[in-house]
Amino acid sequence: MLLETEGLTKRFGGITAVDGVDFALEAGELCSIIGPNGAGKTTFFNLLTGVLEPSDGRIRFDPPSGGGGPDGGATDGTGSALDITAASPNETALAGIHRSYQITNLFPTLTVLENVRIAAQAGRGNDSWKLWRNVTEFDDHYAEATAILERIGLAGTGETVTQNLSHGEKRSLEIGVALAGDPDLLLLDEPTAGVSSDGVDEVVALIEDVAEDHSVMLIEHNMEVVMDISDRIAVLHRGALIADGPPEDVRGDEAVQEAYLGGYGREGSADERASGAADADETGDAAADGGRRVRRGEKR
Ligand SMILES: Nc1ncnc2c1ncn2[C@@H]1O[C@H](COP(=O)(O)OP(=O)(O)OP(=O)(O)O)[C@@H](O)[C@H]1O
Repeated sequence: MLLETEGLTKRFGGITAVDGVDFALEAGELCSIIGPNGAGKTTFFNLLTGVLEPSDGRIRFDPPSGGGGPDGGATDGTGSALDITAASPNETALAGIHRSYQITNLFPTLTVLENVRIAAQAGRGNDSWKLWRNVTEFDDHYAEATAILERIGLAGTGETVTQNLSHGEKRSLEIGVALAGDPDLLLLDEPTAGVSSDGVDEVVALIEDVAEDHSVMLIEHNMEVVMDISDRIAVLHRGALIADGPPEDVRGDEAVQEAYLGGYGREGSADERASGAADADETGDAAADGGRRVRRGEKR
C-alpha cells in the first residue's frame, strides 16, 4: 500500500470537514476524489500534504523509492512505511507527495522554464537551501526542467513569461511544477477547473500520461473526465467516505447518486444528454461541469 489513512478526521470548530476516513491507495493507481462542494476534498488533500494537522487519525506513506524521512534523509529501504500524520508540507514533499493547487500557484512574472527549474531545485532531496544560490549553476535542474516542459507539451514556451500563458497552459505548468523532483504520488486539485473545452482534452491527456509512471489522486468535478480516466473513485459527503470503488460501481451506487450524481450515468438520463447530473441545484458541481465529452480511449 502506497498511502493509507485510518480514522482521519479534521474539525474546524463545530464543523467536521473530514470525518473518520479510512482510505488506501495502491502504488500506480489513479484515484479520483469526488463529492459536493464542502464535502471535505481539499481538506483531505491538505491533511495528506501536511498543510493541516489532523484532529484525529493517522496517515502512513510507503514510497517505493524509500522517500525521505522527516529530516530529509532516505528511509532504510526496508519498505517500512513512514508515519506522516504530523509531517509538515516540506516533509511530505521530501517523502514524495507533491501537489498541484486549485488556485494557480505559479510565479507569474518568471518564465515558464524558471518556474519548473525552481521547483526542481526546491523539490525532493535535501538541497532546498540551494534555491537561494545562483540558479544558473545547476545544470541538472535545468535539464530536468527542460525534460518536464517537453513532457507537458510546453517545450516551445520555456522563455514565455508565465502570466502570458493561457489558462489551460498554466494548469499544465502546475502539473509540471508538481512533477519536478520526481514524486511518487501526485495530488491534483481540480486541474481542469476554468479550462476551455479544447484545453480540457489536453490537460486530461497530460494527467493520463503522468499516471503512467506516477500514482495520482485527483479532485475533479467533471464527471465525464472522472469516469473516463479513473481506476477508482472515492466519494466524500459531509466529510465521510460514502463509496470507494471502480467507476462503474460508484456510478451505480444509490448513496452516491443521492448525494452527488443526481442521475448522472443512469440509462436514459445524463449520459445521453451529455450534460452531467440531472439537477444542478441539488447535486452541486457535477452538473455544472458535465457537459463535455472526452474521448473514450483505452484505459491506461
Ligand atoms: N480553514 C478552515 N477553517 C474553517 N472551516 C474550513 C476551513 N477549510 C475548510 N473548511 C470547511 O470544511 C468543509 C470542507 O471544505 P473543503 O474545502 O475541504 O471542501 P471541498 O469538498 O474541497 O469543497 P469544494 O468542492 O467547494 O472545493 C467546508 O464546510 C468548509 O467551509
